[in-house]
Amino acid sequence: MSGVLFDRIALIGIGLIGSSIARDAKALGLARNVVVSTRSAETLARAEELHLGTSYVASAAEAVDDADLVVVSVPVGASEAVAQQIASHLKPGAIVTDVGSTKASVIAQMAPHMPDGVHFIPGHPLAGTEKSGPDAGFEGLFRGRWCIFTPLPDTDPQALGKLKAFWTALGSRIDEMDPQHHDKVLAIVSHLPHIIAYNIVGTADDLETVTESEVIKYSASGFRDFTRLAASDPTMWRDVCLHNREAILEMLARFSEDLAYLQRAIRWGEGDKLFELFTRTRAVRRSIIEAGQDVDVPDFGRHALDKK
Ligand SMILES: NC(=O)C1=CN([C@@H]2O[C@H](COP(=O)(O)OP(=O)(O)OC[C@H]3O[C@@H](n4cnc5c(N)ncnc54)[C@H](O)[C@@H]3O)[C@@H](O)[C@H]2O)C=CC1
Ligand SMILES: O=C(O)C(=O)Cc1ccc(O)cc1
Repeated sequence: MSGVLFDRIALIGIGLIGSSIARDAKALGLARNVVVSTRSAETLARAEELHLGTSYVASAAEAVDDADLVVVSVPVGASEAVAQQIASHLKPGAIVTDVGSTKASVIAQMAPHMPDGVHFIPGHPLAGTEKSGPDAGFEGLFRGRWCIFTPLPDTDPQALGKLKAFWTALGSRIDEMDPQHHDKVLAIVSHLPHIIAYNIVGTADDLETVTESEVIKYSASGFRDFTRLAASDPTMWRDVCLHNREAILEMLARFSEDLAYLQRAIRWGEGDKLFELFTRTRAVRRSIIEAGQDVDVPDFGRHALDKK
């Protein structure tokens, strides 16, 4: 038990991320009341069946009434619609945060709607899986994982401290950066890997010479890892691509150049170039492990994922 940090938390969106926050908040006793709201009546009913909150309302506006902390966990493209719905119902002094995978666009969509006296602090937990919906969440998802905040220049330090205390209670490691930098870093470490996965699985699926059953039958673990990422939520990833367009295109351009270098080395039999690159990339993996960052999804979620 970490103790009560907020009297009333409103969770807008109760999919993988929202429901994981709900499960942790309940297990750790971080709030007296957890109000759940989401767009579809079916998902809201499921959240209630799972006892994720203390009350359930269809309207986001009603959910944020009297809330001390509002966590928006919807696909990034829905951020402005949610901000518009909740804006005039937020209580003065409330903290509004989000968990979106892109930050500059979420800020552009939400900040203009936030009333004076409300603390809007964008955030992004670097934790998740390829699953979505309220059943996919689990307790401990954020443990040992980074949560990056991209506060606006005039952010109240006390409100930021309170939000950090919340994520620290969920077990996260906290970092801060500006939104543009966040979007560039995430483009290479998260967005491109997903795009590459969607692409390679799409290519394999299109191959006429390899039947679908062979793709399934002979899929080696490398390909299987790609299929996990490529099974991620289509709405969420469509929105990420559309809302981090510039940074993704910049990283894709560099990626394509480097791929052309690799392609050329293979064509001309330049084994030394291949060997040099593969040696360098192997060192990257070692550094990640040495830094204690090898807790990729399966470390805490594998058994949970395997069950689903
Ligand atoms: N899935 C992942 O691994 C991670 C996702 N994120 C970010 O978290 C956010 C939520 O993602 P997930 O929980 O994975 O998605 P999800 O698909 O599991 O859940 C999304 C929730 O948002 C609701 N929703 C959609 N449009 C809405 C609207 N207009 N108004 C109210 N509710 C709406 C849905 O009903 C659902 O409850 C996204 O912005 C995503 O980029 C961040 C870290 C990891
Ligand atoms: O499933 C995976 O491997 C992920 O990378 C999960 C993930 C998806 C999106 C994010 O913004 C952060 C984490």
